[in-house]
Amino acid sequence: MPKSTTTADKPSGGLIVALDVPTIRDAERLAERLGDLRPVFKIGHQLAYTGGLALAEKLIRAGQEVFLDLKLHDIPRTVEEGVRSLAGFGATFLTVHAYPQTMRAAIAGRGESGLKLLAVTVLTSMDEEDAKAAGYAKGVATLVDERAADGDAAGIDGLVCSPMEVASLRKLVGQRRSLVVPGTRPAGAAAGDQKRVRTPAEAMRDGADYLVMGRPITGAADPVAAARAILAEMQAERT
Ligand SMILES: O=C(O)c1cc(=O)[nH]c(=O)n1[C@@H]1O[C@H](COP(=O)(O)O)[C@@H](O)[C@H]1O
Repeated sequence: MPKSTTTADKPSGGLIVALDVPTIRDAERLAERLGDLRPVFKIGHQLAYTGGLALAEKLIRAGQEVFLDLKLHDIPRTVEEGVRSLAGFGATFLTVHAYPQTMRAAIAGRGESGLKLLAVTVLTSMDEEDAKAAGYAKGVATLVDERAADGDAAGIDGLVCSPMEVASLRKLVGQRRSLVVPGTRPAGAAAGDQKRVRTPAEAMRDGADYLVMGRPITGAADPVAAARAILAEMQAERT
């Protein structure tokens, strides 16, 4: 039987820093500066194809937690074998898209390893119009709810959603699944291409476990101070 998260082994939550920067050297510098704050470091498409997996191994060897954000979606065999190839890598998290077939294949591929699988419901860069343009007649909120229910039924460890949907997904999955939330912005920060945006405090208040933050930290004049401010905002809602 493939391993499935129980409430007892649900990760504790915290800040995930997206290392979306142009070079490995830039990412290493950021990780060195932010390492003492013990965030999870997320390596996505920008770095993964230019040496990011080697950096991920290095960070893991140094005792840091790593999230491989590869957002897998393919035919089941390809997903299953892809996840199997990564199962022993030592990363904490890996993303797949929240399609039932894809999630089931990823869970089979992860086997008995401790790799936690996160399913991306609807990208935080999409609003109602974008969803319609992509062929989804249902509203975004319905689509997120349905994909989350599919993920829960499949036994996925966590769901990636926007801060707008945290409250409704927390009701849906209770404490069984981690809720991992990109698309938050501190008051006054630029949204960039994020469309379903709220503040870190609002997401935490609604029940987020992890916040994923890139540009407001990586693009700040002082990334350590920016990360500390986000952590303080998160902490204030937890106590
Ligand atoms: O899977 C993700 O992490 C993800 C899902 C999603 O729906 N939206 C989203 O922004 N992300 C990631 O979260 C990070 C957000 O970065 P910033 O917008 O710079 O804070 C990026 O690395 C995205 O790839």
